[in-house]
Amino acid sequence: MIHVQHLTKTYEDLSRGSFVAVDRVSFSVRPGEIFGLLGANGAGKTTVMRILSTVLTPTHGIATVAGFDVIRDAAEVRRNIGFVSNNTAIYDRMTAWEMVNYFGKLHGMPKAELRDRLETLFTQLRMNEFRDVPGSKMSTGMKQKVSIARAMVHDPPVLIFDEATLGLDVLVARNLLSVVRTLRESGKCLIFSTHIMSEVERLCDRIAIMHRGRILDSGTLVELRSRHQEDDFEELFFGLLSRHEEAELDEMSMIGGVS
Ligand SMILES: Nc1ncnc2c1ncn2[C@@H]1O[C@H](COP(=O)(O)OP(=O)(O)OP(=O)(O)O)[C@@H](O)[C@H]1O
Repeated sequence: MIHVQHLTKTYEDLSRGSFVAVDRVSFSVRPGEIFGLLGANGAGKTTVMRILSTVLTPTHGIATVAGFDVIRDAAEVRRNIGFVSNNTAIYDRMTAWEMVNYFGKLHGMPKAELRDRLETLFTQLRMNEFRDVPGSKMSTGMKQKVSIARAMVHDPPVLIFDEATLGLDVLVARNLLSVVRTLRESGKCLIFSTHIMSEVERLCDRIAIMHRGRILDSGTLVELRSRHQEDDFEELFFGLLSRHEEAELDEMSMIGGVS
C-alpha cells in the first residue's frame, strides 16, 4: 500500500545551508497494519509524512501510495489518503456535522452517499452526541474526532497520523489509539508518527526508529528486542541513538585524520 524507497529530502536553509532532513529512507506498509515512525524532535518524521501526503516533493527517491506515485499521480494519492495531525483547523462557526460534510463535498462525494457515510462515521467514532456542536464549543477530544472524521470521510485505504496525540490529555489520546486499532481491524493501512515510545510499543505492528533523517533500524517489537538483546524499549531506543552518534563521531574524526 505504501512503498518508500531511498527517500531523501534536502531543505535549503538560510542558516544551515543545504540540510538533509530525510536521508535515504526506505519502508513499506501493508493493508491492515500500523506502521510506527518513532523519533525525537527534528528526526524527519513530519517531512516523510508530508511527502506521502503530496504537500512536499522529495529531492530523491520514490514514494508510492496505493500504487500511485506522489509526484506523478499526486491527485490520485490524495484521493487514497487521509491525513490527521494535531493542528487541523476546526472552524468555530461550523458544527461537527457541517465540517465533515463540507470536506466530503470537497472530495466530490454525491449528496446521498455523503449523508450515509456521515451517519456511519458519526456512529463509528461516537460523535452523535456532539454532531450539532459548533467548533467554538468543542473540547479537544471532540475536535480531534472531527479531524479524524474529516480525514476519513472519503473512505481512503491509507491513513496518516502525524504526531496526532500531541497535546491531548491521557484519556483523549487513549481514545484516539483505540480508534486507530479499530481502523486496522477494518483493513486500513496506517502510518503513525510519534516521539512517545509507549504509543508505538502498544499500538504498532512494525516500527522504524528515525534519527537525524535516517532509519536506524526497523521491524516488529519482537524482532527489534531480539536483534538488540534488550527488552526495555526505552533502553533499546537510546542505545541505538548513542551508537549511531558514536559511529558518526568516529567517521568525522577519520575524515579529519585523513585530510
Ligand atoms: N521548511 C524547512 N526548511 C528548513 N528546514 C526544515 C524545514 N522543515 C523542517 N526542517 C528541518 O528538518 C528537520 C526534520 O524536521 P521534521 O519536522 O520533519 O522532523 P520531526 O521528526 O517531525 O520533528 P518534530 O517532531 O519536531 O516535528 C528538522 O531539523 C527541521 O528543523
